[in-house]
Amino acid sequence: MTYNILISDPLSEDGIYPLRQADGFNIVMETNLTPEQLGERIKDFDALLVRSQTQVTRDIIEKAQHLKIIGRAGVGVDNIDLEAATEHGVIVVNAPDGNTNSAAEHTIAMLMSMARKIPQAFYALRNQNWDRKSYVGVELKNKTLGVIGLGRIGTEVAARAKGQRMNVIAYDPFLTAEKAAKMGVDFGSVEDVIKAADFITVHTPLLKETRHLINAEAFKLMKDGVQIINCARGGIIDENALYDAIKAGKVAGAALDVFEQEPMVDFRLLDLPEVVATPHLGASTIEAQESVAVDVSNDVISYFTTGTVRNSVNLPSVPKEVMAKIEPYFDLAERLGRFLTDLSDGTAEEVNIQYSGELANVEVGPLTRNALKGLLKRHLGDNVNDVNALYLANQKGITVNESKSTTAKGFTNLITMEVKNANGTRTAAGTLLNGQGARIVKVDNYLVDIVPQGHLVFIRHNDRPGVIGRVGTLLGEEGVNIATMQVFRSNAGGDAIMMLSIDKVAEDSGLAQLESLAEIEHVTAINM
Ligand SMILES: NC(=O)C1=CN([C@@H]2O[C@H](COP(=O)(O)OP(=O)(O)OC[C@H]3O[C@@H](n4cnc5c(N)ncnc54)[C@H](O)[C@@H]3O)[C@@H](O)[C@H]2O)C=CC1
Ligand SMILES: O=C(O)CCC(=O)C(=O)O
Repeated sequence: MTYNILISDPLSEDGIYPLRQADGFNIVMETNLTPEQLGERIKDFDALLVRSQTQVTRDIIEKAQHLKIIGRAGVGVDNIDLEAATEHGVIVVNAPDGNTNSAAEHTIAMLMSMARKIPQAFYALRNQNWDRKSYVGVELKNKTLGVIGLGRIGTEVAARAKGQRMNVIAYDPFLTAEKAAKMGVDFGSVEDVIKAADFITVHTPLLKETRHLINAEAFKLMKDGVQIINCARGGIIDENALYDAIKAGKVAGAALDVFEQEPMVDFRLLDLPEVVATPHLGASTIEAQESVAVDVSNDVISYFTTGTVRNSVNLPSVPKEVMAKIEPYFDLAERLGRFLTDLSDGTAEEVNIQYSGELANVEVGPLTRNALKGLLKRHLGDNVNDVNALYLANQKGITVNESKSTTAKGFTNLITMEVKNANGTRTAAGTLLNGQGARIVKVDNYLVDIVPQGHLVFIRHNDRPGVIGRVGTLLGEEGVNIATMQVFRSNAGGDAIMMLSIDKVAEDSGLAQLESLAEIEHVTAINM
């Protein structure tokens, strides 16, 4: 099997080396595609690798017929429609760590360039203008840097600013007094930060809550002569409000690497002598580009070879050691889902999954998604996968509940899945038997021992002499060979179930004939 990978933004050749070396990948690099061209090209590809330039819109995702994974060689995924990707079962991965250092260094470079007016002075000098009066700067030492967003990059910037003997005050929703003390920074609300700072730098993602976080109102609260940096995302600072604040003399400097529209179309801000700018170069170093491209390449390889990834943006990430514990159960969970789809007659309305034993102590979200994938696959085919299984279940109005119990009724681990619909509730529980693979050990109230594979026939009947023989004869007449047969009963002469595994898919006519037998209440074919 060969997977087709489209790289639509310039990615480091050294970074994609792992992908070029791996077997089974056909790599095509085509940059500067228009949206229309990308919409056409994407139809042939299993994976798309981008930086920040390619806009992976809903339209592009809907046109992609084979797309399984989008790799963003960088942090911000605001150029990818995550909702559309999730709906279409496309996993999105990014490279969150690879460019942290470069982005932090660029921020410090911008801070210093702005404070000392280096680009402006260079520009004058280049025009053969030896001007030493217009470019008097300010020192950083003993000034306060306000950091909004103390994640990976914000934290690195804060540490470097302390190296410049600056005081740092920060706001981040996850910042605690303990963490702040450990880093040697003060902390407060956004308002506290912007009121106290001589320099302000933002390092948040662009979200609904952070869009125009720095707006006209915020500028009013700032110190006169404040200087401001944005090396995160255009739009966190309201560019019109920034323009007005500079013109009014409130803001003495702005250093911008990112813009509300990229590539930039409105150059008004750059006419102001207080502004220094770069065209989104925060991550543009040889090291960062290699590192982010290696990270996404490895995730793409891992996805197509093992089905797992490290840095998914639209799936909760699961630590490696947890993944090692739950991965062996993926197949069992999916088989339970498949088993119950056939067993339960009607559309599922509620699914309850209980994880017992050792599984009670780990993150089980991926198992639930596999179980739902199994449940939905019969009707949705390959349109369902572990990325969109929960989304599709919710979209179809199925309530999904997870629960855990540390006791597993004699098993090391047990997954019990219950599917409720208008016709009632069906239950199946499964485990992994040491060295013997998956087993279904309970169906409704019956303790069973079923290998969930191949073609099964589930028969609900009355415990009467001769039933087993009649079932065997009838199926034999239909040319159906019974591989295994197990019978379980609640009590002698009472309700009973029979589970057959047969060598081929049972014809409907054969099953209908079984149902015509007086002792048989119901027959269900289950194809695993
Ligand atoms: N200019 C460039 O080339 C680059 C830009 N970036 C951008 O830098 C930004 C930060 O990246 P990382 O530090 O890696 O991300 P991160 O996820 O480690 O940190 C973001 C932080 O922002 C915080 N945050 C979220 N909402 C907030 C709010 N309303 N107020 C204050 N803090 C808030 C989060 O709690 C988190 O700690 C991202 O937007 C990323 O896309 C990243 C790399 C290069
Ligand atoms: O790909 C790039 O150069 C942009 C990096 C960036 O903005 C990010 O990683 O969020």
